[in-house]
Amino acid sequence: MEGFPSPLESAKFIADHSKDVSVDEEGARRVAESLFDKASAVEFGVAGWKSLHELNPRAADKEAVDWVFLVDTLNFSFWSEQEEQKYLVKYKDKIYSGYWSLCAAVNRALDEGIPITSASYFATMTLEQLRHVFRSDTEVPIPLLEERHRVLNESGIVLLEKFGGSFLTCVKMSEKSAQKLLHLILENFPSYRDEAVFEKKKVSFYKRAQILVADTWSVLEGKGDGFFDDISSLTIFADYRIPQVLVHLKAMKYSEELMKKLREGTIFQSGDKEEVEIRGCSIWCCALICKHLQELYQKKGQDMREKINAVLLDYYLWDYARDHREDMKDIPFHRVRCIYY
Ligand SMILES: Nc1nc2c(c(CN[C@H]3C=C[C@H](O)[C@@H]3O)cn2[C@@H]2O[C@H](COP(=O)(O)O)[C@@H](O)[C@H]2O)c(=O)[nH]1
Repeated sequence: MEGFPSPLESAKFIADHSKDVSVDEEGARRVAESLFDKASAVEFGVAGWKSLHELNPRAADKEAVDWVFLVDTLNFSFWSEQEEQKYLVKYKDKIYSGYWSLCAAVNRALDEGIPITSASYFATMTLEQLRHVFRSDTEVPIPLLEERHRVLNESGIVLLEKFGGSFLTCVKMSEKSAQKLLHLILENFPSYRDEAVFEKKKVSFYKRAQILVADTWSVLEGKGDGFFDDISSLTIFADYRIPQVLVHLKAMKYSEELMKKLREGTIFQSGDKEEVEIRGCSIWCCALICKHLQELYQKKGQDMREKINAVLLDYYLWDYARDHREDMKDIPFHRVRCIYY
């Protein structure tokens, strides 16, 4: 199998050659300083994945891992063309949007007795059955339903043929290495190969593959099969929210030309130069924030290597973006319709 470029090396290469996006080293340092007191809080740690998010599984078992695999296989493209016309899902008297609408629809299906997280079900699930599971509580359907159907059938068949029907088997084969699990995912599940060509070089982001490893670590609470001795080797997950919050926090900057295109709502294609620069610089910017955070703790004589990593920084920034939607409304997010993020 041809090699898989490292997302961190790709990010450094992109940041070094980027024209319309720049990482602000001073800004990154300031963000690290602003996070310093928060980083040692309990909810910043892996336990926050469950305690802060009611839709995430409470258990740490095979079914919970299968929930994570299903959700991360479909964890892409929730943005809507018009902000006021959105796909929404009502679950237990609460309305959910974006990524959470996906989780709400999955939990609604499970409550209805549909075994949506079981590979033997979603390997042969029909488009009509999927349309029912992801039915909207507004006039706006879930984006990319056909693509979701294709990647679900494809992933279900692989799970059945190669991993006895459960992603937990794949996790066990990784022998507690996040990088090994990442490569098992990339080798076996084509829809996770989130790559591009930039300045004639193959680069990678692997957003869904890396968040699948991270969410597996989180749902298993970093213990047992969920313990990875190299979890800190993962990067943040280059979606369309992290770049927005990094620009809002002044750790990253867009050129006037790019800002104009984003404000006009330009829809970019997967692999466009602007998209690659936004995603690559986001990963590199967060690597710098992590580095600065570690240095701040070292100065205080605290070893936080097990406590601060790109995964926890990512979760924090993503939740921050969710909670500060109004403050960030002047920073447009980049629009690409794809199955990668
Ligand atoms: N970088 C990063 N991107 C993430 C996530 C999540 C949710 N996961 C965690 C959240 C809570 C639990 O801790 C889960 O682990 C979704 N996304 C992406 O965001 C986009 C959807 O955004 P909006 O339209 O606003 O809902 C879409 O590209 C989706 O793929 C994350 O954590 N990090």
